[in-house]
Amino acid sequence: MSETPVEAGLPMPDPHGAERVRGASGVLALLNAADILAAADVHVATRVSALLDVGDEAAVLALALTVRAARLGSSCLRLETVAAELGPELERHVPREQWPADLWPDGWWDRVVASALVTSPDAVLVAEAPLLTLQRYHRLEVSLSDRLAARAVAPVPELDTERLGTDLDRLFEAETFADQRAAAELVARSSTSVVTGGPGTGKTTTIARVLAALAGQHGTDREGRERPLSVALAAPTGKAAARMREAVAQAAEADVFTPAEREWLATLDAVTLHRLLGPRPDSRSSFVHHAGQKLAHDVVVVDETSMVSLLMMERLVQATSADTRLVLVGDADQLASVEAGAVLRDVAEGLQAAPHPAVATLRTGHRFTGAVGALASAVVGGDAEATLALLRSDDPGAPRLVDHDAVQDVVAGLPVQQARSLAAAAADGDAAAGLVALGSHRLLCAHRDGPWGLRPWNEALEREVRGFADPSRPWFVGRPVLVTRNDPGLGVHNGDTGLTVERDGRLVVELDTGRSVAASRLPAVQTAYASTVHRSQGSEYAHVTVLLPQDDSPILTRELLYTAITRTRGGLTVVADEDTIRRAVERRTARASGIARRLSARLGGS
Ligand SMILES: Nc1ncnc2c1ncn2[C@@H]1O[C@H](COP(=O)(O)OP(=O)(O)OP(=O)(O)O)[C@@H](O)[C@H]1O
Repeated sequence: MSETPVEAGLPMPDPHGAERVRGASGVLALLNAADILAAADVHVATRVSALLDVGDEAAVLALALTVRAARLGSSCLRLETVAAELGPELERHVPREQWPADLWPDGWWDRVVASALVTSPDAVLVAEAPLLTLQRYHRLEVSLSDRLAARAVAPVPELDTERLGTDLDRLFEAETFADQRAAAELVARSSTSVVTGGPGTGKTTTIARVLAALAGQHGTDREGRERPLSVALAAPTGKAAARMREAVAQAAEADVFTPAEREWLATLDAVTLHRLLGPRPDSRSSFVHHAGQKLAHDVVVVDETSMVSLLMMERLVQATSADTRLVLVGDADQLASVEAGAVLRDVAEGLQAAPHPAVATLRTGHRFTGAVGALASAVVGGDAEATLALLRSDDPGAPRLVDHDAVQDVVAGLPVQQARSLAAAAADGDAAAGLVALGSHRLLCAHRDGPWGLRPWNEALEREVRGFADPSRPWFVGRPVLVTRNDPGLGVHNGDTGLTVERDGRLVVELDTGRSVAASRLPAVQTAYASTVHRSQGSEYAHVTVLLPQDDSPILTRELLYTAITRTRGGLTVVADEDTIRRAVERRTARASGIARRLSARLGGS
């Protein structure tokens, strides 16, 4: 599954790029000026079109828009709805009278299909009416759907169903948890299953208990030798893996387990998906484990699957053998991976076409009592007025909605206190206290740039403790950082956070994973007083402050708001006006991918 030479030369677009392209002309320049096409979309489309000698501007535009769609998380583009979707956005920047007459040209689809973008041996687009898909995503989607479809109808690993029933009765005694018991049974009886549910609905509890039940089936191999169940627990980021490990250890303390089960559960570790698959120094997209060298576990459980990209999901399923149970756990209502593919939601939807769909949804929250849980339900249910009523509550400790005018007061409270605590802990060299302070609060923004993006707030808080903010000299004692790229060599992962301290005259980052790394060796980090909601996935904080932008933005969606508010373990402040909240609750993330359709078709659905 290698890339074509043209594809290999494609840069991966920066999801947040919003600059002008010098030298762009025609429709591309117009859409770039309106911030619909980012610089990277234009560059990729013009470069590839030049390489493939494509002269038709309509085809180049379709490619630029498909690259844009990928940047925004869709693996494909529906050409026929482009005019309706982008027209209103364009009109806000450029009056309709100034649009070229053939902006969305007649016969657009046919012109794209006839172009070398689709017909060349080096084609970068696949056209399957009505969708245009980048070749690299198309290959991944086909492979993933085929493999999942095969798994969905494959015989299930052997099971002593009588014993399973007895064990599950013991492990899920109370009637209140009947949905969890049903989910556990589905996991045990399927070779691929999906368990989704919001925060605190008992996903980890269910997984720990079903693993104990499966372990009970596994005492010895055919020759009578002792062979305990081999389980891999994995998550897309280091942070999420660490949380998974802790959550399973905590779930193992329940008194429903026998001492032997508890002891066995305590031995389970969780790793990143990258680590599970085995990174290779020469490649970011191929791994030690693949179709020819499968993982050797009896069960592979992936947590936070909503954050898994299409590429990683395909690589995982490829490396999972037919007699390994694969369990995908996550919250399908959350934001999907920044990279292409709303994989969890799509896989769950596609698997519904299987003869025995192994998709369980847990709906009862057991952790959030009261306001945050109710708020999360109102947002997921698309009920803007209920969301606003809950945010306007005067109850002490309830989530608070604060108008944009009062943002400075909000930032002067918890965020400034936290920045000072971090500085004080770092000055004392007390990494443990610093990491506690780091988990106490997080400022979450929808965007990276712009007045409501994370940059100005990170700089404001930096000034608060440092006296000035200097992007050219970003390191200082007390700087909280978020790692933005995996570096297996250093043992750091995308999503790890840490605090900068001084040790023997050198700046060192004490990470929440327990590692210490010299600041100079960590190139891919950002200051982490504030982070984007996307980056906060898989993490939780004692209090969360959410800053939503004043201007409307397509990024403000129900999934973004839901993900932001469910990052808190207790306190929540949302800075936004009521219209922003309404629009966010009503706007769903529109992500196009062919996985659900393709998987469903393979399974004989419509
Ligand atoms: N069957 C159960 N019996 C007793 N307590 C339970 C049960 N299910 C859930 N809980 C309690 O509810 C809380 C949330 O459960 P759990 O951590 O399993 O949820 P989760 O869906 O994995 O949450 P998150 O997505 O935030 O990780 C825990 O404190 C857990 O002990």
